[in-house]
Amino acid sequence: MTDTRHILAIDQGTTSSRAIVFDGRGRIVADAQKELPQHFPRSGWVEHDPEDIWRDTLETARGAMEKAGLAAGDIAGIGITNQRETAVIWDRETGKPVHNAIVWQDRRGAPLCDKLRKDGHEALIQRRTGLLVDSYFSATKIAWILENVDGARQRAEAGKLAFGTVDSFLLWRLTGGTVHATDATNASRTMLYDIRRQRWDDELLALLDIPAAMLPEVRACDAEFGHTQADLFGASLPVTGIAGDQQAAVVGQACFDENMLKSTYGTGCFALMNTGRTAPTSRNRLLTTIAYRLGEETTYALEGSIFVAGAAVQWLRDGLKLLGSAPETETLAQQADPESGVYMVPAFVGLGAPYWDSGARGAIFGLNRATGPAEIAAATLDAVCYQTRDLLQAMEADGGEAPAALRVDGGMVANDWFLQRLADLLNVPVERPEVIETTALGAACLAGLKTGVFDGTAGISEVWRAERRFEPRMHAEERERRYAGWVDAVRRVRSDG
Ligand SMILES: Nc1ncnc2c1ncn2[C@@H]1O[C@H](COP(=O)(O)OP(=O)(O)O)[C@@H](O)[C@H]1O
Ligand SMILES: O=P(O)(O)OC[C@H](O)CO
Repeated sequence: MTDTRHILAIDQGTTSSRAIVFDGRGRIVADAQKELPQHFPRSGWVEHDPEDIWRDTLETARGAMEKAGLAAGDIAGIGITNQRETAVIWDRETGKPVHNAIVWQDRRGAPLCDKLRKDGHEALIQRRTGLLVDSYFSATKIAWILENVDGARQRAEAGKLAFGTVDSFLLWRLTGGTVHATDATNASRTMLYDIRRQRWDDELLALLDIPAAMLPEVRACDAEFGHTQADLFGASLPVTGIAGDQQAAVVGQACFDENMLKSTYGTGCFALMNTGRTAPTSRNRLLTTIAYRLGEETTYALEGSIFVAGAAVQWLRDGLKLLGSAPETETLAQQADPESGVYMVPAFVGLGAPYWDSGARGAIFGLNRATGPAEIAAATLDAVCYQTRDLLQAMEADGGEAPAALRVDGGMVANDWFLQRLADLLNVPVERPEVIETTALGAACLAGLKTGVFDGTAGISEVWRAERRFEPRMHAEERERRYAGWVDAVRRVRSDG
């Protein structure tokens, strides 16, 4: 630590906006959080109001500083991390969004994706962007707004509208409409960015009919992004770090060496394996993505994205009403008959990596008269473990080494039963860090590099500590027998044979 000042991390997530003040040793000094309203205007559509996002971000950032008892002068810089892919389009003159933000889970771009696939563009898109053609990414969300909001296309072509992922929209607002920029990790989730040549791809922009004039400038994660308006926090503060939330977690988990792996268990599960300076094209339906760009140097990752992890626990609580709270799954799972033979496949919105089967739907198999909430809770936690194994197997098939350990974070990792089971079913040690807020920590670390609060990636590795390590202790025969049951259950829910 070369600076005694603090870093303010803004973590704008899918279900909540959070702000955390960190000290120079990566310790949490104070935080503030606010639940974000979700809008579901139609089946398969998910929207956020960008004004909610802005208001909550400001409120939580001020709240965290106040709780920490700090003034703007004590803050060396701001780091922003965000739900990725979610698309916002706003008017450059008024700063007003022309439509609600279209959220990453929103499927309205699916027909355009079908067309892109049918017209044979899948290979080109994967080669350039590292992504598979899916409405998960920003491109078809932008195309939908341009097509469906009156006058939007014309105004975009005239350079009057700006597109950004949530980081970019927040940066615009924080800097009083003077900076339209994003970082390389967020750009790599749009399906419009050439991740190897590191530039917006003209051919893909033409294919989707998106004017280049609306795109933000792409900078490194540790770049100087601009200064906040003085009246927002009492003095102008520099924004010196930006990364998408899953990539920020890679940084916060200090996964800086090739083959190091982190997996985040929140609403969904996102596993990223560092692949160093190379951007391998997956042959096993994983995504290739930018892990982080520091200065001129870009590090890549293979990513497996599972859309439902903690959301399945929420469904047990809110949908089935089997639980009063998510942590109850732990006691229930401990009480479950270990040989119940129950499998749950939480394909509520289809299956993500490595299946990418949007037509699959969820199922529970192996029920008998003795099956109760305990067995169903255990099967739900097991499903998240098996899905992680699917991802790890795909990563190994893509040439990755078997991981020495899996670093985990996110709301679900408070559950010890789940983490022991994860270690057992993967046959990989699972490490839970001292600071579970690794996403915000990652953003703070990035912001702290330029401001001198952290000494390079080595300084970040130094502050990373495991709070607990879960060692695998399940017999190979049992592990394989259980996994074979999962493979069979997935086969039965697939819509594509
Ligand atoms: N003790 C627990 N056991 C199992 N799941 C949990 C537990 N605590 C929280 N969860 C799940 O974790 C998720 C919240 O994690 P969080 O990282 O805050 O999610 P996000 O950032 O995606 O909003 C919820 O879906 C909840 O069901
Ligand atoms: O906001 P989270 O934590 O649910 O993360 C969402 C991901 O960035 C979507 O790709």
